[in-house]
Amino acid sequence: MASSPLENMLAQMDRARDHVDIKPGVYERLKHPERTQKVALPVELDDGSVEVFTGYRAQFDSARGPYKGGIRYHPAVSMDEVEALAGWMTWKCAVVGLPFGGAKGGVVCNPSELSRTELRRLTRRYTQGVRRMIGPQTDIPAPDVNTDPQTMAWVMDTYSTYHDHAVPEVVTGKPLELGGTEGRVDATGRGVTITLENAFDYLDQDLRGADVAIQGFGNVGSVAAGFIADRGANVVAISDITGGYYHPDGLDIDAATAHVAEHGQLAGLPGDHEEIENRDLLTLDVDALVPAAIEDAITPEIARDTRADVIVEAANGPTTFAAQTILTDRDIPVVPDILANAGGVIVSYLEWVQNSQQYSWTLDEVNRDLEDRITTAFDNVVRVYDQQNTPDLRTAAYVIALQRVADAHDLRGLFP
Ligand SMILES: NC(=O)C1=CN([C@@H]2O[C@H](COP(=O)(O)OP(=O)(O)OC[C@H]3O[C@@H](n4cnc5c(N)ncnc54)[C@H](OP(=O)(O)O)[C@@H]3O)[C@@H](O)[C@H]2O)C=CC1
Ligand SMILES: O=C(O)CCC(=O)C(=O)O
Repeated sequence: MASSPLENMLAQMDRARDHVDIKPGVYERLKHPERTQKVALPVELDDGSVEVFTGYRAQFDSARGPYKGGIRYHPAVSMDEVEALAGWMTWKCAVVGLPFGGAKGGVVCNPSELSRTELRRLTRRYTQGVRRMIGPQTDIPAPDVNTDPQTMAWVMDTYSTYHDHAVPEVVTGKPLELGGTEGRVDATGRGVTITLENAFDYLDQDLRGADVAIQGFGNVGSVAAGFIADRGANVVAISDITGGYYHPDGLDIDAATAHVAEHGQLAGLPGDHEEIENRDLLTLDVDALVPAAIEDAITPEIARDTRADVIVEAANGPTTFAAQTILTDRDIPVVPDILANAGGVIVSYLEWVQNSQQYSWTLDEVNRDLEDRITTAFDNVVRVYDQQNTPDLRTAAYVIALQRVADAHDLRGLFP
C-alpha cells in the first residue's frame, strides 16, 4: 500500500524510538508539527484574470533554534507533504548540529506554466500570507524545488517592506548582491558529493572510476553530477521529468548542464547515448544511485529490483519506508536524506550568520566549513550504526537527531 511522505517520516521516527532516551510526552509532541498555516493567494495573471493559489507553511519544532526550511513550488504540494518536509528539516538540522529547528513551505502551482512576472506576484502574495510566521529569529525560508535565488530576493523584498528597512537575514539562498553567501547555489550538490566520497571510503571502495546514476537534474542533481564527474567517477545516467540518458562510459555533464541552461530541460540532449525511462535509471547496475528529484522515487518494487551497491539520497524522502525495509534486508546501504543533502542548510546557516554579523566569508571558508560539518555528521552516524547496531544508517541518523531534539526539550523544561 502506498504511504504518504508524512506516514514515511513518522514510521522512520518510530524505528529509531527504542534507541533513544526520550520522554513519552516529548515523543508524542514530536509526531505533530508545532504550527501550520494554509493561505489563499489571489494572483493576477498576465492576461488580466485572477487565479487563487494555495500555499502552506509548516513549522515542526523549534526547541533547538529558529525554524528553517525551504519553499517549494510544485503541483503536488500538500499540507501532508510540507509537514513531512518540515519534520525532515528538524532531523536534518539536528543531525548536522545546526542551531535550528525545522519548517517547510510550498505553493500548489506549476511554475513552468507561469511567466516571471506571475511568479513574482505569486511569491509576493505567498510572503504576505506567511509574513507573521517568518522572521530572522523565528523562521528563515530558503530555496527548494522550483525556487531559486531570485525567488528568495522577492521574499526578502516583500518581507522588508513591512519593516521599513532591508531584512536580508529573513531568507537564505539569496543572490550575492543582496547578502547571499558564496557557495550556497552549489552547497547541496557539493554536500552530496562529499557524502558519496565518505560512503565510498567507509565501504572501502574507490569513487574514481565508479559508475553513478543520478535521478533529477535540477539545482541539486546537476551540481552533484558535475562534482561527481570531477572526482573521476562515470556519471552513466541522468534524468529529469522528460526522461533519462545513459552511456556506459559516462555522460558529458558539462554539455548536459549547458543544454538545460539553454532549453530548460534535458529533452533533446544531443550526443552518443541511449534514452532510458526514469524507472530503468533507478534499477541500473551501478556502484551508486543518487535520487535527486522528489519523494517516493524508490518504491518497494524499485527496492527489490535495484542493482546499485549504495544509495545516497540527495532528494528529501526519495525512499519509502517499505522500500527502506527491503533495502536493509538486501544489505544495500542508504545514506539518508537528512544527512546526505544537509549541505544546503549548512551553507544557509553560514549565510544567516554572515548576515547577522554584516560580514562575508570567502568561498574557501564556506566550503571548508561545509566539508567539516557534513563529514563530522557522517562519522557520527556511522559510529552509532556500528556501535548501537541500528538496522540501517537512516535509523542511526534519526537516533542522533531525535536525542538532540529531545535533550533540547528537556533542558528547556518545556515538559513537566
Ligand atoms: N535546493 C536545495 O538546496 C535543496 C534541495 N533538496 C531536495 O533535493 C531535491 C531536488 O531539489 P532541487 O534540485 O532544488 O529542485 P529543482 O526544481 O532544481 O530540480 C528538480 C529536478 O528533479 C526533476 N524531477 C522532478 N520530478 C521528477 C521525476 N518524477 N523523475 C525524474 N526527475 C524528476 C526535475 O525535472 P524537471 O525540471 O524536468 O521538472 C528537475 O530536474 C528535492 O527533493 C529537494 O527537496 C534538499 C536539500 C536542499
Ligand atoms: O537551506 C535551507 O535552509 C533549507 C534547504 C531545504 O529546504 C532542505 O534542506 O530541504
